[in-house]
Amino acid sequence: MEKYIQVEDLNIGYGKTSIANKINFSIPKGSLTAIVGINGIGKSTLLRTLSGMQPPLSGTINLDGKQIADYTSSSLAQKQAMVLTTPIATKNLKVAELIAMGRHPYTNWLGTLGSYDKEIIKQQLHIFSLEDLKDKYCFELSDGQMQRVLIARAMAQETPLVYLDEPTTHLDLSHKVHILKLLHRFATKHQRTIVFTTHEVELAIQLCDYMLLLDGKENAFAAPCELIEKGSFETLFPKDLIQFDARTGSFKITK
Ligand SMILES: Nc1ncnc2c1ncn2[C@@H]1O[C@H](COP(=O)(O)OP(=O)(O)OP(=O)(O)O)[C@@H](O)[C@H]1O
Repeated sequence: MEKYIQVEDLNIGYGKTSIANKINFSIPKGSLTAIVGINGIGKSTLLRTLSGMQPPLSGTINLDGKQIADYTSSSLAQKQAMVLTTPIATKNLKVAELIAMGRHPYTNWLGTLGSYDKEIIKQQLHIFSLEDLKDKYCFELSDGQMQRVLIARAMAQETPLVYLDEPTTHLDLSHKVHILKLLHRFATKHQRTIVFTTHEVELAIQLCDYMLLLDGKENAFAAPCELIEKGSFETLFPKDLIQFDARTGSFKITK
């Protein structure tokens, strides 16, 4: 297994305050990984730390054989794309224009799109079922449509690594499944390494290659079936409220 991202004894937080520590995992190239855990446990903080947006309190993050801190911001931009939950300031662009921004690392200073860039944009519009919306302004879109556009822009960037913070929050169940299946396809077919945070634990169990269960204690990391065998999901939520059924891989309300 080629280790693409290797995290050792990572401690994340703000200033002197540690949010989560003892985080250890290795992710191979071309895999889909979900980071799950209860509200406020540190999923977004971890994603921001992994991407180099904020420094770790201690520990190491190695990306493709090099410490993340040793990358320049421009070499990191060619290596990774990031989709955040924060609203973007560019909603007065049309859908196709926003997706075209994903090609900016490859265009000249005028942002002139070449035929390959245009082909990639067309492909993303098709893959994310956005063809009918391509000439709409982003401010005219629903939250779920906007979420798909932002993921399409990240994919248009064609970076080997993509981080997404809660990419399915605003989507209905069918679109959630559709997006996660697409992400899985990008990982397996195009060898993209994709890491995302989510509250969709049951969908992640079915669709991801690996999961990191941030729980403030063990922070278990493995393939979903391995985590089920180890009983790791049983302690993810308070047992008096929700219990995990290992047979079906789903959660049941405690009655
Ligand atoms: N900029 C910040 N400065 C200080 N503390 C912060 C900052 N951002 C987040 N925190 C704190 O860090 C902790 C983890 O927040 P984070 O957003 O990483 O959690 P999360 O697991 O992504 O939560 P959710 O599921 O609710 O999105 C929380 O206690 C939060 O209050």
